[in-house]
Amino acid sequence: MRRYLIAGNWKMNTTREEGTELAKAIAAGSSNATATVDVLICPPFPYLIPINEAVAGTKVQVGAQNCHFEASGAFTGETSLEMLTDVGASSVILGHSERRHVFGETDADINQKVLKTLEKGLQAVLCVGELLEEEENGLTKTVLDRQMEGGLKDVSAEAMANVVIAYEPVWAIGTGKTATPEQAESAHDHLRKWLESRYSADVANATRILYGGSVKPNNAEDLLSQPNVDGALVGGASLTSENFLPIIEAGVKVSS
Ligand SMILES: O=C(CO)COP(=O)(O)O
Repeated sequence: MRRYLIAGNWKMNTTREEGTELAKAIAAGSSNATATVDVLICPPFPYLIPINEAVAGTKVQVGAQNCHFEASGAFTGETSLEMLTDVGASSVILGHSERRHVFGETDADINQKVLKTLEKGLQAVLCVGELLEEEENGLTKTVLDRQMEGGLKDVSAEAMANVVIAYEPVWAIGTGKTATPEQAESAHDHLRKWLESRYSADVANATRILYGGSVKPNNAEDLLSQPNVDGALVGGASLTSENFLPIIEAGVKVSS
């Protein structure tokens, strides 16, 4: 069975103090759960160092929300994978819908970042998902295929061991409108079949596919119990331990 991954994407939220307290509360509250499920928190760049220190000695992993694929140079405002490794990040969220739709990242941009992230030995959490209009026009699978093909171009079967896919329907992000467990399962099943045809049954079986989009304590168990849902990428509900810890616990429950 694939080990569940419960990941928190803090986006551009928290102060340093709030983030540090939140990380400590998550680490303390998940100390038993991390024997069964993986827990990852992705704070804003400036807080990676204090938050890595706050969870030191625990199994909680720390990741970044973006990166640049170049190692160094004249790229004002950007952060390289070398820098992220230096401050203890072990994962990077890539291709998040806000990066795609607010900052105009293309599949080709995302692919460069995925390739470099894997080359540097970090875990890439590749986000895919359709817009509301695309969903209403029956284009979900077409969009997912395009984003998977573009994002994973030239990624080898071996390198897939360090890739996690996150299905995040854009219409469900921050809207309180969650995909039904059946909708999520249908998209995840499609993604798994895509992985099988592009790579192999082994890669498809081993790759974790997370669901993201208004995951809350009251819907986490239903979503996580779908056969092809292997975890959650949580936005708003990852900003308090009161909400995030029960989602981690839901992962433990469905694992047993
Ligand atoms: O974008 C998300 C996680 O990356 C989901 O955000 P919400 O959980 O706030 O809908």
